Amino acid sequence: MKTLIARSLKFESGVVQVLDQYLLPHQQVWHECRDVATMSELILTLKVRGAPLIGLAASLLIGYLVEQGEDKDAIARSIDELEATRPTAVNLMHCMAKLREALQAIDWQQQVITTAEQLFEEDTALCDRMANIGAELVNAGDNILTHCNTGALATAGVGTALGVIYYAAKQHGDIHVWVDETRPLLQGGRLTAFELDAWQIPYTLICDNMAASLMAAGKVDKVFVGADRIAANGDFANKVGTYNLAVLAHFHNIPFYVVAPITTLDRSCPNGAAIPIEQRAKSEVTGVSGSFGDCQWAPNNAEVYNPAFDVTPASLITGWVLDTGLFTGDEVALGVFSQS
Ligand SMILES: CSC[C@H]1O[C@H](OP(=O)(O)O)[C@H](O)[C@@H]1O
Repeated sequence: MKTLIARSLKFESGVVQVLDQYLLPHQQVWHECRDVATMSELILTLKVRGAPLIGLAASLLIGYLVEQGEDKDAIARSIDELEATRPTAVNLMHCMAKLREALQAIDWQQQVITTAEQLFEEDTALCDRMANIGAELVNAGDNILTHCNTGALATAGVGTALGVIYYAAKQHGDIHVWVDETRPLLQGGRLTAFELDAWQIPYTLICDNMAASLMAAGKVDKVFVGADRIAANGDFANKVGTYNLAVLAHFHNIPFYVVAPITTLDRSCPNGAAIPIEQRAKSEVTGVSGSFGDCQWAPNNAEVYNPAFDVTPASLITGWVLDTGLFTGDEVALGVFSQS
């Protein structure tokens, strides 16, 4: 496979390497990955995370295993195992489906490797197109609220929603960003803050429960978020807390945009109720562990509800920014996402 370099994922020196996003922002540690078990652990523990990036990391590993001489049946099993790691982000399923198609070719080894490379390079272009389309929606001086992390760390390019913010800031210069810390794993407070620092874009970090009062005070002009899966009717799943923001934005008449590549659209999923929502460990809510400390604040016997995502209905969305264009509620209601 060719050398492929992105902010948190690369194929270099003949091996897949991932930046450990669980240790950011205070430690930048790269891990080499040579097998399915290691990649599965990296994805399950969100060392590798972000809907597009999960699919790309898994794809590069499959390409690596083909180069290492694994046989066709072993590759098929590896694809199945990686696809089963996290159920909500459909980009992973999209990438694995493309690799399964390549596996049917006579020259399947070369086709799988080429497909893995193309998926990676395609994502860079998808991000660029989303960022350009979305930046047109931003005005000079806007205060934009965003949730979780949707930047270069989560893609092979500049990101989805955060890519829009990056391009808008380059165009207008005076954009300010309200960054939801995004409980429980703090992707906003750790990763989006890290990326905005690197891009020198002014931001203010807030707890998730502060968005409502900011909107009531007229301090939020627009909301841009990413997506893990968009259903055919325009409902979408994204990091838990996104639905909160959509309801609040609707109440306060604030434009609410979802930004995602076409690889996040699942035409086979009729609506948000059909999107599988990943349930995660109790320990993520009862305390913290790892690079940002080790402490448990909740009682040992606390019952915990920890869905990694929630679903926002299409009725609350102002516009869908895909790499293929900006789509309105009327277009989505007419089934634009159902057509191939
Ligand atoms: C462009 S990343 C899309 C999406 O993925 C994130 O989830 P996670 O951090 O659990 O991988 C978050 O929902 C982002 O909006």
